[in-house]
Amino acid sequence: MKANNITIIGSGNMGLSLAKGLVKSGLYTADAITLTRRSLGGLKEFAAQGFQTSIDNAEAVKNADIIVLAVLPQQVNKVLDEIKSSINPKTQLFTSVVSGVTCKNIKEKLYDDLEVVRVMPNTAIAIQQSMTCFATDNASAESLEKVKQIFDTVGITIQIQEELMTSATALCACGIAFFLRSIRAASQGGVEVGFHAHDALKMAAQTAKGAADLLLQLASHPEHEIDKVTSPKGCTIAGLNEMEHNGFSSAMIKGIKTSAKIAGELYTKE
Ligand SMILES: NC(=O)C1=CN([C@@H]2O[C@H](COP(=O)(O)OP(=O)(O)OC[C@H]3O[C@@H](n4cnc5c(N)ncnc54)[C@H](O)[C@@H]3O)[C@@H](O)[C@H]2O)C=CC1
Ligand SMILES: O=C(O)[C@@H]1CCC=N1
Repeated sequence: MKANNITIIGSGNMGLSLAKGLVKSGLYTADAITLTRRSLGGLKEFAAQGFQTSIDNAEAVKNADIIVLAVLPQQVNKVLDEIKSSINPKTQLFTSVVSGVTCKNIKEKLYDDLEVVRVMPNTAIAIQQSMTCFATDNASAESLEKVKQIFDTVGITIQIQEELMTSATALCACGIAFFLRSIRAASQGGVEVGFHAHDALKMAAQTAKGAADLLLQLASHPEHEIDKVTSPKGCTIAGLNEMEHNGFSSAMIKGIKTSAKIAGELYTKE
């Protein structure tokens, strides 16, 4: 199926993950997606797969129904200056995955009446498993539905208040790294207790996936599921308490709070 044309400005980790996920989902064909980057070198593989590629942001946004801004926060102002004259606020929907940049920041640089939706996916979007949060301060219900439809094809979406977008960044976007590090640590423990690294990583990853699915598929609470694992005087509670004595939950909570704080400080207007 071919939906509207979409242009992704800044095709790095997130932009390319999004592009791959949209094609894999079947909602977009590669030729309906334009990818921009500062040099075409990093996009060769994508051009070969049928994506449109360009280094000219202003030209690339002209025919887009939906624009996705996916550059780093410090690159935003330059890009918005470049594309301003090519944007049509009456017909185009502007979305941004940039951390710490508000809808208002974008409209101040572009047009007051431009519909802007802030979206916060994570890199699991490449395999259609993203947790994506989105928010707006002016987009219509129809535009929000369009954004939801797009991102529903590459994972699960939730609309939130815009002031919670930096919190969502920490919990869900940075969260991919936090959970991956937990899995990596578990696999290192697995090696210490006797497994080859390759096996230990696979065993830890599948165990983590099973734990997450217990919550998602059964709509269960972590402590309820933990109670089923911890036999009295058993080895689970011994290991779990040892982790807690060493600050396991506290480290995760403090890390998420720090990430959320930094996410809110990433954009400087000038
Ligand atoms: N990586 C992640 O997991 C997530 C990232 N984000 C946000 O997505 C944005 C991008 O992050 P990443 O993809 O990780 O960074 P990245 O550095 O991998 O990608 C940025 C891309 O923008 C390109 N770029 C820079 N200036 C440009 C210009 N003038 N014109 C065209 N392209 C230009 C760079 O060449 C690079 O490929 C950031 O604002 C980040 O906060 C949001 C959610 C998750
Ligand atoms: O680390 C970062 O700043 C970006 C935003 C969320 C995930 N990666």
